[in-house]
Amino acid sequence: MGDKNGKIQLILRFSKGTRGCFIIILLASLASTLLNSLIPRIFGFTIDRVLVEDGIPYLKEHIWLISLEVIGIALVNGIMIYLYRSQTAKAGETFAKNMRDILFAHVQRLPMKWHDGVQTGDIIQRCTADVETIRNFVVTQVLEVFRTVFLLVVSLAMMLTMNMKLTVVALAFTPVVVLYSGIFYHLIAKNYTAADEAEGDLSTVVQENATGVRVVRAFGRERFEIDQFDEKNEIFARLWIRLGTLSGLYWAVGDLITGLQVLVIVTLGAIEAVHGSITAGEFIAFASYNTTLVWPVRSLGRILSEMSKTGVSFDRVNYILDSAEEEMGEGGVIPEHTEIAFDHVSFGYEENQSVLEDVSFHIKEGTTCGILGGTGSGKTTIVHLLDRLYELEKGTVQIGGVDIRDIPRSWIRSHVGMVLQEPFLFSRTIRDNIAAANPDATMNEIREAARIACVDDAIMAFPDGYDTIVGERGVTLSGGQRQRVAIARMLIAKAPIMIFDDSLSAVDADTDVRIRRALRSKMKEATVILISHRITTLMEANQILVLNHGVIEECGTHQQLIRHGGIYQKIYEIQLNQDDRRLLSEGGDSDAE
Ligand SMILES: Nc1ncnc2c1ncn2[C@@H]1O[C@H](COP(=O)(O)OP(=O)(O)OP(=O)(O)O)[C@@H](O)[C@H]1O
Repeated sequence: MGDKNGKIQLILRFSKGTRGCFIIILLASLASTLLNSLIPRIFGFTIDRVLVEDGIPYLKEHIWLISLEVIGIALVNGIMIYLYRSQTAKAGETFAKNMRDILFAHVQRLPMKWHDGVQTGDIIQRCTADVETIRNFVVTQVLEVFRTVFLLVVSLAMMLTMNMKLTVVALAFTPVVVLYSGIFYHLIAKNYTAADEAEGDLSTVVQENATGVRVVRAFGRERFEIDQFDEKNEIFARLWIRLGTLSGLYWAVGDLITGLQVLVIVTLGAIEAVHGSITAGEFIAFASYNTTLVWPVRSLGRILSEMSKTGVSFDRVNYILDSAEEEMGEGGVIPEHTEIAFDHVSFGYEENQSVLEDVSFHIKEGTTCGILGGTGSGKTTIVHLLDRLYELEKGTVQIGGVDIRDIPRSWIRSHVGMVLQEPFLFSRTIRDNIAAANPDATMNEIREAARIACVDDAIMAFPDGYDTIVGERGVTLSGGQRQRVAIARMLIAKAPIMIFDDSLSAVDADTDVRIRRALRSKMKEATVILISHRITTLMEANQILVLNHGVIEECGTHQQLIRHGGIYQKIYEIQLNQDDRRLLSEGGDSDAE
C-alpha cells in the first residue's frame, strides 16, 4: 500500500479548493446524525410517558406537540441532507478535476523513456477509471467513515443509557464483522488489481485499433483483431465477475452475521422487557438503535473493501506522479551560436543495446548537414539526442560550444525545430496546427509558412480553407499534405536549428525540389539537419554523413562522396534513374559545391 504520508500529501494536493466543502459536509453529517438519533428516543418516550394510562396529561391533550417536534427535526434534517449532498457533489467534482489536471500536466513533462515503457491504454486507464475510484472513495467512503463513527458513538451512548448488558451483547458481534471484512479486504484488493489491469489492456487494444484502423483494413486483419479483443474482453469479464462474486459473498456473510445479531438482541431485549428490566418504549428504542449500530458496522466492511480498491488505484496513479519529470534545467547556459558538435557519442535506448557507436561530427552555424542511412541506422536517434529527448550515456553533444546537458531544455526545445517523418497533427483547424509552434503568429505569417512548404494551394482548395478541421472530426490529409503542414508549423517557430527527419518522404520528387527551393533562403539563415533516403534531397547539403548500423562510414560533400566511390556512390547509382537525372539538372544548381 506504499507510503501512507505520501498518500495523505497527495490527497491534500488533490483536495485544494474543496476544504470548505468538506467542513460543511462534516458539520451537516454530524447534525443529521444527532437529529436522527433523537427519533427513537421520542418514540420510546411517547410510548412510555404519553400513550400509557398514567401518561403526562398535558402531552396527552396536546399530542400534536410531539408531531410538531418530529416534523421540525425532519425539516432541519432535510436541510442538512441537502447541504451534505450538494457540497459532496461540488467537493467530488473539484477533487477529480484537480486530480486529472495534476496527472495530465505531469504526464506532459515525463521523459520519452517513460513513455516508451508504458502503454497508452494503461495511461488512460490510470487517468480516468483509477481517478474515478479514488474520487468515489474520498467523497463517499471517507465521509461515510465520519458518519459511521458519529452514528456508532451516538447509538452506543443512547444504548448504554438504557441497558448496559444488552449493549455489551450487541457489541460482541463487532470483532467478527471486522475480522471477516479484513479477510475480504485482502481478497478484493488482489482481484481488483488484476481486473483494473485487464481493463487497461482492453483499452490499449481499442485505442490501437482505432488509431491503426487503416492498417487493420489494408491487411484484412479484422478477424484477428476481433479475436484478440474477444480474448482480452473475456479475461476482463471473468475478472470482474470474480470480483462481483466475491463482493456478493462478502455481503451475504455480512447480512447473515448482522441478521443474527439483530435476532439475538430482539430476543434478549424481549426477555428483559418481560422481566421488567426495561420498559416497552425502551425496548423499541433500543432495537431501533441496534439497527442503527448494525448499519455502521456493515458499512465499515464496505469501506474496507472500497479502501482496498482505492489503495490499488492510488498506487497506480502514484506510479505516474512518482515518475521523475524531465528536468527543464532553467538557469543553465544559453549558447551564443548554433554550431552543433557530436563528440564520440555512443548510445542505446536499452541496456546492452548499441544504436550509435562513437559518432563524431561538426555542423557549422548556418550550414546544412545531410544524413543518409539505411532503416534503423540511427538517424532519428541523432535527432533525439540533439533535442535531449533521451539522456546521453557516452560522449558529448554541444550546441554553440555548450554541452547540451548545461543548456536549459526549454531553450533547446524552442530553438530546435523539427519535422518528423510521420508528423502528428491535432484534431484542430489547419490554422491552429500551423500556429501550434507560435500561437502569436498572424494569418499572413501562417500563409507565408504554408506557401514555402508548398501546401497553401492545397489548403485553399478545401471549402473551409485554413479553418478546415484535420483528422477524426474533419478532412483527412494525405501523407504528403501532413508533412507539408508540419513543415509550415516548424517554419512558424523561426527556430535557428531546423531538422527535417525524412520529412519529404511522402511527397513526390517534383514537390520535393519545389519545397527545397522555397526553403533555401530559410535554410541559409539556420543550422539544418536534413535526413533522407533520397540522394536528390541531400545533395545540396554542405556536408553529408553516411550512417551505417550506428557508425559514420563516410562524410563529405556530394561531389567528394561520389568521387570517394563508397556506399554513397553506390546508392547514388541505384537511385539515379531518368527522372532523377532531370531533377538533378533542375535542382542541382547547388550552393554547396
Ligand atoms: N524508443 C526506442 N526504444 C528502443 N529502441 C529504439 C527506440 N527508438 C529506436 N530504437 C531502435 O534504435 C535503432 C535506430 O533507430 P532510428 O529510429 O534512429 O533509425 P533510423 O535510422 O531513423 O531509421 P528509419 O530510417 O527507419 O527511420 C533501431 O534499431 C530501433 O529499433
